[in-house]
Amino acid sequence: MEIRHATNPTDFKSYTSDRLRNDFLMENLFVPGELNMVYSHYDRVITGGVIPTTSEIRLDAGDKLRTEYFLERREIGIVNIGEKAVVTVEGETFELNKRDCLYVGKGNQNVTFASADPDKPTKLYLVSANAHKEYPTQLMPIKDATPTKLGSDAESNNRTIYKYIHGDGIQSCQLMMGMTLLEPNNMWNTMPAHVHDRRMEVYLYFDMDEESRVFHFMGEPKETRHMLIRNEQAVLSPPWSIHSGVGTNNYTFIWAMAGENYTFTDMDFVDMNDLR
Ligand SMILES: O=C(O)C(=O)C[C@H](O)C(=O)CO
Ligand SMILES: [Zn+2]
Repeated sequence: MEIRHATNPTDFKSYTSDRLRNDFLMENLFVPGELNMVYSHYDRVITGGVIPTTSEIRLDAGDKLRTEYFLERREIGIVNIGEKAVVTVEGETFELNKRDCLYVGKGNQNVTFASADPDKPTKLYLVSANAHKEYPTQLMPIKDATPTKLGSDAESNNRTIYKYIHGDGIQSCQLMMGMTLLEPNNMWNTMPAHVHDRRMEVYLYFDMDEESRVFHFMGEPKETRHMLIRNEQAVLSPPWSIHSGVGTNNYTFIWAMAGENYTFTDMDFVDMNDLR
């Protein structure tokens, strides 16, 4: 498991494109037959991707957590971005179609990932945060996730936010997770931009073709930087940073948050006059 250290907004101003990418971008989460994870010191959130092929893959603590098993002191949200998946939790199986989410709480020792059909491997996106309490394992198909319409065609940001893990959805200790779908011909997300110093956030961009890119914006509102992101790459957003993007083509993204509060609506919107 790769470790990413946190930085502060003052040092961030001097970062080159390479430094930005090395510190915040997760380029290779999805590799066939592998489970890949990145441990961030922003709220100790772990971001991962798994593509089980011929054999199932076990959720493993490795040697970095120094716990007996991965979910000993953690919870995890799993969203399927590929073909049909089978996730087993303590012997109970859950089938996830594309865009379904499974929450697995603290205390579960045996979690495995498999593709329903090894010839059509699934892709599961994982985000995990520290947990102090056990919440029940829960599957939420996208049809049951709370939809919120936002934006407009005129602003090129007509989109729907689906919330899976949050105060009025699947219960968790601190992890919040959902997916935002842009309507066709809409390319902007999260503009006007916001920050929430109480929580870090991770974005995974997907449903993009090989040539498409998202210009992702981050940094303090008055010192923004950008990086180009490809399909199925994720980016860390520090609590002091905006997180917003515009695509060269249509795309979908998954957002996940952890930190001090559990209030999705706690966002400090940035006035356009303050964005630079
Ligand atoms: O489209 C959006 O806007 C989002 O999805 C915003 C995220 O949900 C977010 O940044 C929550 O803090
Ligand atoms: Zn946010």
